[in-house]
Amino acid sequence: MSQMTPQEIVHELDKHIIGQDAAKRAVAVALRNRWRRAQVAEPLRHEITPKNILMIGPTGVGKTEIARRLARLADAPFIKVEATKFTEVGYVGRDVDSIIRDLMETAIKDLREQDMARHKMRAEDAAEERILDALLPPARDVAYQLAAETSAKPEDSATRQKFRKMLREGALDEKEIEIEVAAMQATAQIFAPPGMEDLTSQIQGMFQNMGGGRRKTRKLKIAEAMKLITEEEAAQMVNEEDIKQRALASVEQNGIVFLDEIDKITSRNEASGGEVSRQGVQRDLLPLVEGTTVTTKYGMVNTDHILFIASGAFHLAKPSDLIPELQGRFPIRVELTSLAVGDFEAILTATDACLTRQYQALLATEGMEVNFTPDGIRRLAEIAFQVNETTENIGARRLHTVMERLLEEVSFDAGKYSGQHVSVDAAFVDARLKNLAVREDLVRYIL
Ligand SMILES: Nc1ncnc2c1ncn2[C@@H]1O[C@H](COP(=O)(O)OP(=O)(O)OP(=O)(O)O)[C@@H](O)[C@H]1O
Repeated sequence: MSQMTPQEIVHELDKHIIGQDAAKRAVAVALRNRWRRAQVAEPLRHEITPKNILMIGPTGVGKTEIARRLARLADAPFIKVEATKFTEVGYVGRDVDSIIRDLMETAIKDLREQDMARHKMRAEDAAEERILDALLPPARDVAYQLAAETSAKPEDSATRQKFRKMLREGALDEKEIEIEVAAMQATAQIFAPPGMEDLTSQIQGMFQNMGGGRRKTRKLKIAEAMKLITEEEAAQMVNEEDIKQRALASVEQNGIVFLDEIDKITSRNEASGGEVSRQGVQRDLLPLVEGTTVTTKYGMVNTDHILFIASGAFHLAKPSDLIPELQGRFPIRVELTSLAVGDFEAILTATDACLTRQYQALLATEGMEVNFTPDGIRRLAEIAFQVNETTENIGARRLHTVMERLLEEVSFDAGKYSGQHVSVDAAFVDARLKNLAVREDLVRYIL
């Protein structure tokens, strides 16, 4: 569990998200409260439930990003769900418990990846041996076979050592070998009747188990085989039962569910017709947020301490249009502001993985040096802002489309610019975007 103080958490979030201080503070406190709760003795600890957060703000201003970064900081299982998905016709009756099941899947996947990464070196060694066995079948490698008969761990024969060296140097990468690998598992897609998703996951699990253990000989390039077998070996080294237990604990104690578009399931904009009632969805969500037990294929998950962060623009509806029980479960309200030109400038240049740095790194791989001058950044930010104002305000997402358009030509002809220096200043930006930005008809399609 993260032991970071709220100040430290905000400091970390500042590296990725510009502004939105209130939201950062709220999530930082929520995270710290988990640690605080863990220090409280039972039985009081049991009574302390998370204070869920409602983020209010227009699209593309950092709501999801804050929640996602927080989860990453805390190494917490995270899932983003659109609340409206449960009102769609195709989802009639789809139970909201699937949120927790999906969260569990994410936790399992993350832990498995972490464990496999930990075993990577050992797995690579094992893969190397298997490939060497395929190249030099022990039966034919007389020296190896003799050694194997006399000692527990046979010494390498000279040939085997030579091949190992070549393998490590990549000299054999392109050579093809035939090697036995686990047969691909066909994943059966089963469509369950409403409310029966749990059964589906059990049936799917059964199919997967039935397919387990089957092997198949495949012809592969050594480089590919090495990758595949390393993964296979690493997968065998992880302890699935241990992962399951850790994932259950992690979801229950650290899980974060981000419920987007919560404003769209208020009854204020209730539509009639085939849709599932919005209030109905709120009622379905309530037990999850209040604390219930959900059956997953890995075991029962108690949702008492999962942190819920709901978000919405609340242009038409207000938080008070939510059913009272749900309002009470989201006591912390924070507003996120829309982004101004200055924010766009900072988003373009001041975060750890800001867009300008990304493009610089990408184009540097082609031997091109790109630099962005302050007046160039300013123009870009102004144009993005202006386009948001004249068409649809999609927040910082606009920077992606504008930036892509700006560098489209340079990106395409990168080979031509190799070894050159490209300076993106105001004139460069104007030359490529100015005319576009004033033509409203074009803007809608291009920027
Ligand atoms: N304040 C910000 N600082 C840095 N980057 C931002 C900021 N706001 C948005 N972005 C970037 O814009 C993109 C969209 O942001 P995000 O997903 O957080 O939107 P959102 O507010 O959750 O909107 P929606 O409710 O539509 O999902 C992300 O790539 C994010 O990195």
